[in-house]
Amino acid sequence: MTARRDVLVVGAGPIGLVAALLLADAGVPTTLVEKETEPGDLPRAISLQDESLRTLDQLGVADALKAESLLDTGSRYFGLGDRLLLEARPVASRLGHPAKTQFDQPVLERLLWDRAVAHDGLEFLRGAEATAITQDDAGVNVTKAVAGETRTLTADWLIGADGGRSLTRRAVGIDLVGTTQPQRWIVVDLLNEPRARDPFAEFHGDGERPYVLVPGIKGRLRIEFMLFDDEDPDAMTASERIRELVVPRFRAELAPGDVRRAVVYVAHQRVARSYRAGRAFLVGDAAHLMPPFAGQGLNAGIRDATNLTWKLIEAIAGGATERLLESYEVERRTHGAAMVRVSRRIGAVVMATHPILTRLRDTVVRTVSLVPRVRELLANMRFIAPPDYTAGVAVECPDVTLDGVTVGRALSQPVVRDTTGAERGLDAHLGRGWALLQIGGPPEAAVDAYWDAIAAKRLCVRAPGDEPADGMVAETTAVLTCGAGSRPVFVAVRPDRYVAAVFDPAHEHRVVERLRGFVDDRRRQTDPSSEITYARPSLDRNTR
Ligand SMILES: O=C(O)CCc1cccc(O)c1
Repeated sequence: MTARRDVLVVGAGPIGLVAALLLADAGVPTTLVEKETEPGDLPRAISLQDESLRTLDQLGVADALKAESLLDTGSRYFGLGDRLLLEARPVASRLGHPAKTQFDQPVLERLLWDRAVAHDGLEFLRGAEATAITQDDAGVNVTKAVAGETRTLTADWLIGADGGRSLTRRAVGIDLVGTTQPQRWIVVDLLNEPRARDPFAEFHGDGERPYVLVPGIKGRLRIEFMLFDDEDPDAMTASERIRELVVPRFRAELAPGDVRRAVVYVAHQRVARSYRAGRAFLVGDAAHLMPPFAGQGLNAGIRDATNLTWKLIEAIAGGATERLLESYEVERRTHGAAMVRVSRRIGAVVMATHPILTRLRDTVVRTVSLVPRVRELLANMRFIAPPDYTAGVAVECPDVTLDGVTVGRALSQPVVRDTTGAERGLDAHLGRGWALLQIGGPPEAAVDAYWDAIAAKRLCVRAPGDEPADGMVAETTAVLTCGAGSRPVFVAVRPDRYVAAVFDPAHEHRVVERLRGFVDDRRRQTDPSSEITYARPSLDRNTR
């Protein structure tokens, strides 16, 4: 007998693991198919943003990861003569986690993998290679091979988290559009770094051989060097050559065990023409490939998984309209493509070697930095813009505003005090699904039946100094409440912690009607009182 699961995830790299765990935690019968039998041990990605840590916190792995990471890092850009051109200091984040963290990918993969293995609600098929993928109106079929024996699994939905060479992407006929950089780089990951380094990624465009340094904790240090056209990759990764590159310029000694990996790569700057074909969705590197210079690749993938999974959970619960499913591409492809562009531009600035270009670059950066607004934008890395989902699942009410909250943007995560006096991040009070916050005004018996039907968690957020009663929390510093007046304002928060709407009672009907175009409460079949957004008896493991 063949059992049917709701979602099949192909690929248990970090993005596939995040997607599968988010689904399984919500009670969705999910199968994760991975050809390897152990988690990845290569330190590929190295930068994590606050928003990614927010998702990882929801999965219960953020604290353990933070203990192995260099938190709150900045970036320094150096020009000719190794003179500092620009310093982006660590910035304060609104999301309750450090804005930028240097982490170790194998540590993250191990944490997620172990959680996936232990998860009762997740069927994690290791050592199973997906070899064929088809779909029709009724569902998706993934053929997997284990030790030469093939079997076809069926599901309602498919998530292709199978990397840059994605079988899913090819099988469903989606192109990857863009180019590959002509420059090759060598990435050298070192251990046992003896020097304490400042918590900054350093970009050196010295007009000779551009290089990048990214420190970690526990003696980890990444150094990347650009290769010249006539340099042979094998010769450049030979241990003697690595030693010449590193010693004595970057450290006095290099023992064989100090080099964790040294490989040559070329960066792609490509985006899938579409993020969805029918019942199949692409996430992570299957959907976008970008140079590493903005530290965005893995973060874009975690955003994809966080964005897509709640929409699939709605689909499985029966409430998702076609527009909701389409909004995945509307929201994520736009931002993914923007991250590819900004990564390419930073790369072009760092990789310049022509004497005229490098001099011009340094002059332009110094000159524009004299303009306070530009300096502020550069120093806070605001050229790496966070997502804005106003073109997706968002309803704007121009007459209703709240200083600390913006529709289409991630909700801030202030520290709040609950009735017991405990102080925690707001996310701990929001649950897994939708939330309806009331900011300001007397507690209202809000409002439309819609919110209960979509199982929105209601919470009143009060100003610092207020005593929270049941169903309330009080901020420790005014963030969400800083513009609040005596009249109530409501904030509809999506399951991915993005703000869907800010409204007052007069606009509620309009907001509900518009949101119903994405999530139709009348078709939703979940238990609104349940913390689990979707729950159906899990599949009998023996029938698979
Ligand atoms: O965290 C950062 O800003 C640095 C990311 C980076 C840049 C260049 C190469 C690389 O491997 C990582």
